[in-house]
Amino acid sequence: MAPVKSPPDRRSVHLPSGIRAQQRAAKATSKPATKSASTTPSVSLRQVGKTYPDGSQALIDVSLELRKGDFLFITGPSGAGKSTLLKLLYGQEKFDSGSLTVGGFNLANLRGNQLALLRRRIGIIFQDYKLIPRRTVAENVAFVLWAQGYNRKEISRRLPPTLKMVGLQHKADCFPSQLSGGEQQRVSIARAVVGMPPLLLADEPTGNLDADNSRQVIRILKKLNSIGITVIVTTHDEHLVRTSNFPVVQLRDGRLYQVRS
Ligand SMILES: Nc1ncnc2c1ncn2[C@@H]1O[C@H](COP(=O)(O)OP(=O)(O)OP(=O)(O)O)[C@@H](O)[C@H]1O
Repeated sequence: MAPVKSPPDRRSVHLPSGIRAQQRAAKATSKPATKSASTTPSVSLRQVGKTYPDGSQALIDVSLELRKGDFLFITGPSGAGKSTLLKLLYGQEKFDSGSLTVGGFNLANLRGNQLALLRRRIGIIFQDYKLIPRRTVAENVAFVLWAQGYNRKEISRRLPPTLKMVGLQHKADCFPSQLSGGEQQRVSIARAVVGMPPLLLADEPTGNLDADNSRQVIRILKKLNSIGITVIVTTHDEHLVRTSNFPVVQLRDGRLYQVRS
């Protein structure tokens, strides 16, 4: 992929053309944008409980509802249950009590093809990026599309605008070890959204980043949210939460409390 002449503009976020098309269609057909763009619950937890086999009670009676297009911060101290909550949403862990639906999928006993289908509709970002070290930036992002059965032409079409969206088109042929932490996290965002998932889960996405890179990551997440992607972000970073006006809930000892609606 050809390098660009100028460095990416840190203040603007470019959107892939597929996402822009979705955005145009949404504008043409929908009412004025509100925080809750739809009345259909995107994520619904009712009195969910989770205890690990060793007896750790990670979640107790957690109820939460998000609609399509919502943005939610989940804060809370270490061990409060934040990662466990996200793991339940993408079916990595099972819950013991209550009910849980994500994008119309009932997570109770979801497995096999149904679980795979659900996961195709969720983008996930981790604190430690989880990039494949021996693959380039472009290959790391393309891997998702390849695994979903897209052909080479479609992968080539989707890749450049997605890398541009995170300001990394000039790093397409670099390996993760050649990138800064902030750049690696932006690769992982590109990987999470290249398949256009309606739901994006970010588990401490700024946990390893300095203030500048953290703001940049949050700016990209907000931009993705502004085009209708439901976004859930767990974070320890109180400053990041204070400087935004999105809803905030807090987990403490497995229980969920509303902080700001
Ligand atoms: N696989 C596991 N087996 C047993 N207990 C676990 C497991 N994963 C998490 N726990 C326990 O569940 C509780 C919640 O953990 P979780 O990782 O969800 O917290 P967290 O809020 O994400 O913490 P951190 O901010 O440190 O990542 C903790 O008491 C933890 O020890």
